[in-house]
Amino acid sequence: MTYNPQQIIARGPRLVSESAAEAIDGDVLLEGATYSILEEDEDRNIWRIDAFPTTEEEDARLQEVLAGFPELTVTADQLADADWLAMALSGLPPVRAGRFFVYGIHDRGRAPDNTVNLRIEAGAAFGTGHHGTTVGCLIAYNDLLKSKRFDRVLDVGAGTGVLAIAAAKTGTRVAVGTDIDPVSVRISNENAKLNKCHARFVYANGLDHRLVRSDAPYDLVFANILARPLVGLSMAIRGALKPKGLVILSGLLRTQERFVKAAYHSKGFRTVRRIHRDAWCTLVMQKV
Ligand SMILES: C[S@@+](CC[C@H](N)C(=O)[O-])C[C@H]1O[C@@H](n2cnc3c(N)ncnc32)[C@H](O)[C@@H]1O
Repeated sequence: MTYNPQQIIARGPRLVSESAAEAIDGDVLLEGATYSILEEDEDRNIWRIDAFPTTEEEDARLQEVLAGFPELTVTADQLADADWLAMALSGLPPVRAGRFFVYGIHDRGRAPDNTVNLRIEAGAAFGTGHHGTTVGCLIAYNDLLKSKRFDRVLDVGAGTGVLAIAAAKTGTRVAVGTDIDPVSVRISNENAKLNKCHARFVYANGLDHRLVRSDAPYDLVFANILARPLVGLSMAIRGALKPKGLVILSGLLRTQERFVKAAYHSKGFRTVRRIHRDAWCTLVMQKV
């Protein structure tokens, strides 16, 4: 039977959450399990464990271990498209990823002087910068910037627009983003204004928009969606890139890495880099 991946979330005080994390680490049945632990609310001493089981057995065992800590509130959500929105929590602490500092209204005025500061209001869109898939993209992009500049950048599945805005604030002349969610398109355009940058966002399925075609070919494409749509878009992404252009793919689970890589290799891409973050994988691939 196929396992439907879920995200298990456990919230509770710091000491209890840390003990639960230690129990996961020490459990022989959970050797391969991936989870993260972070402080969610400093004032209320709420910590949070996010676990991403990949099999029924791992799922059941994680639930069992967490049930041993009654002070934790444990919930589980299916990792489906609709849940991207649920992950876009507001009021979270700022995130630092390489040179980028992603922050919301709560931290206005607290952005450092030596970082590229991205003011992102998520509302109902995905992409506060807290999610492993977004952080993976920002880190990959940060490291590419050490030796390259990208004149034209496309962000497929822009969410809050965080990635195209990061590009527009680091020398990219043309930064375009698409999303199939009209609310995300509105929020991205608002975020571009908040950041006083020229990134533009349009409502489109994948790359299917006049503006995306007229601004092509691109030096770099970001696509942080799910594994299947990433595979479905591989030809269109290839067609939109300049020769030797790069694509940063995210939104796939580590268990889906081989499937996505195989699809891109068969379309004439080579893998440049892979980043693992929680259960997630980010791939940097080059058109050859
Ligand atoms: C995981 S979020 C990524 C948001 C942002 N780029 C980030 O890195 O934080 C995925 C976004 O892709 C959008 N999306 C899903 N399928 C899409 C498609 N076929 N074409 C365009 N956008 C899509 C969703 O609406 C969602 O906003």
